[in-house]
Amino acid sequence: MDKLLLRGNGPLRGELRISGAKNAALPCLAATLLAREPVRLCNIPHLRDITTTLELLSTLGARVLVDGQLGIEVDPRPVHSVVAPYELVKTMRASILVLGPLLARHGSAEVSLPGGCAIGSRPVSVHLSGLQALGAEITVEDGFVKAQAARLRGTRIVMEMVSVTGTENLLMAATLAEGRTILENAAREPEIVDLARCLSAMGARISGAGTSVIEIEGVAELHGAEHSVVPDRIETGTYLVAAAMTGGDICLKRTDAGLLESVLLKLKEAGAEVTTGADTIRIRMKRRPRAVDVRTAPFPAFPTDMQAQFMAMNCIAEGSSVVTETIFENRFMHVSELQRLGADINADGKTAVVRGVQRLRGAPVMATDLRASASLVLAGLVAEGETLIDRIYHLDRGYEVIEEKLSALGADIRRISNTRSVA
Ligand SMILES: CC(=O)N[C@H]1[C@@H](OP(=O)(O)OP(=O)(O)OC[C@H]2O[C@@H](n3ccc(=O)[nH]c3=O)[C@H](O)[C@@H]2O)O[C@H](CO)[C@@H](O)[C@@H]1O
Ligand SMILES: C=C(OP(=O)(O)O)C(=O)O
Repeated sequence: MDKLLLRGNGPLRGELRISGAKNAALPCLAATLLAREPVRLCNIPHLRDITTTLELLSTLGARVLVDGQLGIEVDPRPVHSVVAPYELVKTMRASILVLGPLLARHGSAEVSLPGGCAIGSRPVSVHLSGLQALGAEITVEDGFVKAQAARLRGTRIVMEMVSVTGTENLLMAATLAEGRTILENAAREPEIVDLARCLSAMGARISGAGTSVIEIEGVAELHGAEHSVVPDRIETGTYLVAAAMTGGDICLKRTDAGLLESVLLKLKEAGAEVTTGADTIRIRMKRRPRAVDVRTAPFPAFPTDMQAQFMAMNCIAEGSSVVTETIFENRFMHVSELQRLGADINADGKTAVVRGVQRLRGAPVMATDLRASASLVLAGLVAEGETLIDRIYHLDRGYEVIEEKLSALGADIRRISNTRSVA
């Protein structure tokens, strides 16, 4: 199992290209199952979750062609199976996203209940009740969601809670339903807008994506298309925090400041100078970060996927802060690991009080989920001495070549590969 070894060594400096968004690429890949022709996706990041999704699409029968560095063409015409098996689905939450497309396009689907980051119970009731409202018969048996419908029928659905992948699944399913579907209380994340753009390029008729009411006029079929996925706002935010924590000066390219306004506001509150261009963000930090309170909530509020990174920054900030996690009930697993590095954090329920310390000290720590892992990398960048992070397979789910990108900015970080599995 690979590990990361870091030594805190001062400010990050330089330029970096941001990858395409994992959480946009995954639904777009699932959406290819809806088409009658090949769909080409560009700006796809090299990540373990993407590889898993491509394996899943191949298992269903789709022909997957990886062209060049960042392009992937999926030909859904040879799809012959509607079963998404446990072995593939267990590692990745987003695999539930094939449910809506398979059902809408093939009339049935069997998808193992998904895994993913262990940050809470993460039910899929919003997905299932929405598909039922569209006319599907759904049962959950032997760990599989089994769904059937000759043709879905458009209807008005008020989602019981704001769910990102729930909105995406219903949006995809509704594109091929008969008549109009109105999704109310929809999630407004940029990745949903991106998915709607991809589906529209395939011939879907969608309005309102990015607002809480999305209208979809069902069509008989979707055709081939080409779509480039949005930049990864969470990767962007993670590198911005890295620069802020190390007192650095970096410029991120091929990103979009409009996707992470709440994060940029918090960085400015912490004392960073942030300058944005058409597809660039430059951050300069000339002081010790000021502690900032953070409260996670659905977009456009502060993202839960940036909570752990800001907690890491608050650990070395001037003053105290309160970090409140309102989305997931178990997303403070980084607290005990940050404490091993000398952080002063008191977590109780959904709130953590962080008192900034002058310095962290390196220690062996364990990654527990994707963004928790990122927070440990950030802490390792400023800790005195060596930080050794174990179980970084979580990190590989969501960050493309993180050690190469940070090294290019001057960080002392290297991957220690161990071919012997310690399971
Ligand atoms: C692949 C992907 O895009 N993952 C993102 C997506 O996850 P995901 O789509 O799984 O997250 P949701 O938006 O569905 O979850 C939000 C909250 O609603 C709850 N809930 C959700 C569905 C449901 O049927 N019942 C229910 O109770 C969840 O347990 C959670 O407490 O959005 C999260 C919230 O921004 C992000 O952290 C994840 O990175
Ligand atoms: C929680 C995340 O991923 P997933 O929903 O795929 O588990 C994430 O991207 O931070």
